[in-house]
Amino acid sequence: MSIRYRLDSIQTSYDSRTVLDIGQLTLRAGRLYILTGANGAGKSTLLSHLALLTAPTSGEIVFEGETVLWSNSTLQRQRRDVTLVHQSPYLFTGSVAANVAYGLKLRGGHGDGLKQRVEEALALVGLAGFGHRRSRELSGGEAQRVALARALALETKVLLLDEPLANVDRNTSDLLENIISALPARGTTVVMTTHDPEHLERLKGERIHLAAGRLAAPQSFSTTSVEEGEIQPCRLSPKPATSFSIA
Ligand SMILES: Nc1ncnc2c1ncn2[C@@H]1O[C@H](COP(=O)(O)OP(=O)(O)OP(=O)(O)O)[C@@H](O)[C@H]1O
Repeated sequence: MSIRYRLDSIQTSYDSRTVLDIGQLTLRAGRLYILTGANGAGKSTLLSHLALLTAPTSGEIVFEGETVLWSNSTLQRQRRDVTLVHQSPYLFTGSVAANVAYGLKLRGGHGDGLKQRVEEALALVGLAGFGHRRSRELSGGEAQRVALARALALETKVLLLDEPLANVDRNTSDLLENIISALPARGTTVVMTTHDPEHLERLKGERIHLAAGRLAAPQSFSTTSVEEGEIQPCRLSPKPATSFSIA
């Protein structure tokens, strides 16, 4: 599998306090990575770097074989391959369908093809028929699913999910877990954060654990060994992948 990211000697500081300090980390295509760590461990900071939204204070990120230079001319192109879904995603005023269509339109989507892609993405997250609903009238869990549909519709090479399962009920969580688990088989690199040990057990993924900004061996899974460099797979129970297509 090809390499999506290489992080080399990444340090990030705020007011001279170092909050992220990663020697080397490689993330590959078609893998699901589960990012864990206590509050303040640096997970969101790392996601923001991987989304190419913020630059580390020092160090190098190579994305798809190309060093990230943090200059507008190349960043815009590189960012098109990455989608970040925040824990409290922002939905625009208007319909659910307009929200899901937003990024697709920016990328030139239009007409029946666009409409079909929006409907398929909504169906994927269990919200078929929700297209006409007003985004402001959605529950928190529904809004989260719409944000995920918006991201899935883009079919980017990388999907970064900040606590995607935090505000949803068990049925929805099962549904979203199935979707997330199936993405790597399509070549997508998924990095998701969670604080919930149950998600860790159910999802088939490789764990990245941060402690005070550094890669560390997770405390609750003694079988997992995380080294600088390549992340070692931890023993998580496999889950049958759901096949789906939004192409
Ligand atoms: N813009 C900022 N200015 C100053 N400090 C910041 C800023 N953003 C993050 N930090 C600090 O960096 C550290 C890492 O924060 P980060 O949000 O990455 O942690 P996290 O692991 O995502 O935490 P949580 O699980 O609570 O979301 C924290 O100590 C935080 O206070």
